[in-house]
Amino acid sequence: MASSEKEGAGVSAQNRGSWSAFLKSIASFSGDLSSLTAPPFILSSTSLTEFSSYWAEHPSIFVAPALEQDPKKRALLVLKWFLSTLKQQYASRSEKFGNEKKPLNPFLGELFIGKWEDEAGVTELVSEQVSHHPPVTAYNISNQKHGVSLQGYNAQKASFSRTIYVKQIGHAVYSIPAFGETYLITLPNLHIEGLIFGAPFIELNDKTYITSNSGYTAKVDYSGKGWLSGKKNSFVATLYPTGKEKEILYTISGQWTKSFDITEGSGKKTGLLETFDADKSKTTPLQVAPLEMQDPLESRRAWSKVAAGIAAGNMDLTGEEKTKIEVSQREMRTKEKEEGRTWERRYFSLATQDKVLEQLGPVIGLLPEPEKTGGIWRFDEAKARALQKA
Ligand SMILES: CC(C)CCC[C@@H](C)[C@H]1CC[C@H]2[C@@H]3CC=C4C[C@@H](O)CC[C@]4(C)[C@H]3CC[C@]12C
Repeated sequence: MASSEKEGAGVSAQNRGSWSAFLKSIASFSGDLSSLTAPPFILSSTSLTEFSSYWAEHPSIFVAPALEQDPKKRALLVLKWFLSTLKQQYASRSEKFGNEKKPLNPFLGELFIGKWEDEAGVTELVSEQVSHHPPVTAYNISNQKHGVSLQGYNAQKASFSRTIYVKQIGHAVYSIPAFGETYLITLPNLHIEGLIFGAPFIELNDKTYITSNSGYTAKVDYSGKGWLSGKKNSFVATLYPTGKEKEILYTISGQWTKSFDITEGSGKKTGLLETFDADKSKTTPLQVAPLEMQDPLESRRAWSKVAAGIAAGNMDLTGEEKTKIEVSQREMRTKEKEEGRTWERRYFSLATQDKVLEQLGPVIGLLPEPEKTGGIWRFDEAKARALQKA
């Protein structure tokens, strides 16, 4: 952490003024999160394109469904994997709470590429910023050995009342072609807690769903300071045959930051199958090429000077380097317009129709909102193959 702040210690005396000015500005803010101007000490040097990697930091849990023969248990393993990613996605940047920062707003075409190598084999990640207005990140994660892949895209819509509320727009699709299975996954809405203390962290809201063409649906109900347990980051998830919400096959409940119990049936603790400890489950580090080997569009390389500015607490340098990126992006857009073309996405293409969304979307009330994400983005195998040959 390149911050002079102690984790969770709140705002230091020298930053108190800028923080309260920031809080006041939130109260009257409307619009896009990327245009929110936050004080320097709350800026992160990590770009949102990197966040796609949170989906597979436990590669063995990610591929586990492919090794299960029973479709019902496969659906349970997909749910378990999804729940196991929450801690990485929403709390890993503020381990002791109160250390969430404002990520870098990716430029169009920005890439984040990496792989995990462990007992699950090789799991590969490509993440690409496919839209800048509105900001949309798309990703594909695949493990060839086990024949599992995940793809998706997401955007955020913010609203402000007392604190920052974030609605996630987009979805993810998990597939196991060997079983002909596709799982459609929705993304949780969230809000920021601890802002007035200068110690921001995320709490999840509402519900999300995972539904599959094998006939199972999971519902996850998030409740901060849980109404059952009184603890933060609580949830209750149930898995049932699609359309039969009352016929609960499995229940998972607990805290996504700590541990949760996987039980049979409606979860009266009788049929405890497993307790998953999110605190103790080890993650596999993502491998990313060294900066000098990276493509100029790769996130860490492209933002390296900005990151150095932030690390040094040098806001003039940070600003100058950010402006350089913005100016060159603007010039590219102007040139494209003049030449009557658009920026060619490297790994993703727009889909006009999408079978998965058409089939599974209605089951869980997921509407494609192409106007909010610049269209429906899908991983383009042909593009990826051509790149591999080149
Ligand atoms: C911390 C305060 C002061 C500034 C607000 C920063 C906002 C822009 C940050 C804080 C937490 C961030 C979210 C944290 C985790 C995820 C999950 C990931 O899969 C998609 C992006 C998403 C949804 C982030 C979007 C941007 C976000 C909402």
